[in-house]
Amino acid sequence: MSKAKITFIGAGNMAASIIGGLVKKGYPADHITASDLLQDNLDRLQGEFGIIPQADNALAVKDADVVVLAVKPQVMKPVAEGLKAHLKADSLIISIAAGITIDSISQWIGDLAIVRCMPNTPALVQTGASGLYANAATSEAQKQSADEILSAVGIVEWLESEALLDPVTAVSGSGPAYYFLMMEAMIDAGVAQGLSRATATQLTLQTALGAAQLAQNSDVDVAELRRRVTSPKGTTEQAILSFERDGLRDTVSRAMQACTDRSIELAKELGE
Ligand SMILES: NC(=O)C1=CN([C@@H]2O[C@H](COP(=O)(O)OP(=O)(O)OC[C@H]3O[C@@H](n4cnc5c(N)ncnc54)[C@H](OP(=O)(O)O)[C@@H]3O)[C@@H](O)[C@H]2O)C=CC1
Ligand SMILES: O=C(O)[C@@H]1CCC=N1
Repeated sequence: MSKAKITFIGAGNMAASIIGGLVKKGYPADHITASDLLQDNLDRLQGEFGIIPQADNALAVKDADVVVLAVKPQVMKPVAEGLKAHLKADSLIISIAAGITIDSISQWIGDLAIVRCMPNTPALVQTGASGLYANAATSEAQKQSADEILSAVGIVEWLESEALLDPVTAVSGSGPAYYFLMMEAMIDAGVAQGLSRATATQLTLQTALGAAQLAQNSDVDVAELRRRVTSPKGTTEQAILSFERDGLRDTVSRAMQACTDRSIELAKELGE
C-alpha cells in the first residue's frame, strides 16, 4: 500500500513532535506537508525534517489523504470552516485538539471521516501515547491509516467512546508535563542538598527513564516495584511516608480531575 499524503494544519509543538517522530521512523518526508501562520515554524520543520512547507491552508490540503488538525482549540472553528471547500471528499481528518468534539468538527468541516486523537509530545522520540476514536464515516482502511501514523510514533489505544478522550487527556495528553514538573522538583531538591545542577539533572532523568523502562519490562505492577525499592526501616520509606502524609495521591487525583474538567469545558465553550 502506498503511503498516505499527510498535511498538518498548524505546525507548532505537537505537530512538530508527530512529524519529527514519523520522519525519524522512515515515513517519506515528501509525503508530509505542513501549514502554519508562522513562517519560522515551517522553515524549522523543513530544515530539520525535509517536509514540504505551505503557508496557505487551502493549498496544503488540496491533495491530502490525511489532514491533521493541529491548531489550538480556540481557533479550530475558523480553521476547519476555511478548509471545508478545499478538501478531497475521501480525506481523513485527524483532530488532535483537546476538548473539541467530532460533532463540532463535522459541523465546521463537513460530513467526513474524522478521527479524534489525543497524542503527546514524546511522539518526537517515538515513545508517544495516543488515544483514538473514529466517527461512523471512517472506513476500516482510514482507521488503519490513522493507526499507522500514530503507531509510528508510539503506542495507540482505540477507545470505546469519544468521552474517554477527556480522561486520556488527563493521563497521557497532559501527562508528560506532570513528570517534567516532578523532575524539576527533584532536580531543585538535589541542588538544594548540595549536588551540582548537572549531576542532579543527569541522575533525575536517568532515574525517570529507568523506572519507566523497569515498569514496562516487569511482570509485577508498579506498586510492587515501589515496595521493592522501599526497604523496611530504610531511606525510601521515609520519603514515601512524607509523600503520603502530604497527600500526594489526592494531589494527583485533583490535578487530573481539573484536567478532565477543562477538556469537557473546552467542548462547551468552543463547540457548536
Ligand atoms: N502540546 C501538547 O503537548 C499537546 C497538544 N495537543 C493539541 O494540539 C493542538 C496544538 O497544540 P500545540 O502544538 O501545543 O500548539 P502550538 O501553538 O504550538 O501550535 C499551533 C500552531 O498553529 C498555528 N496556527 C494558528 N492559527 C492557524 C491557522 N489559521 N492556520 C494554520 N496554522 C495556524 C499557530 O500559530 P500562532 O502561534 O501564530 O497562532 C501555531 O504555530 C492543540 O489543539 C492541543 O490541544 C494535544 C496533545 C498534546
Ligand atoms: O495543555 C493542553 O491543552 C494540551 C492538550 C494536552 C496537552 N497539551
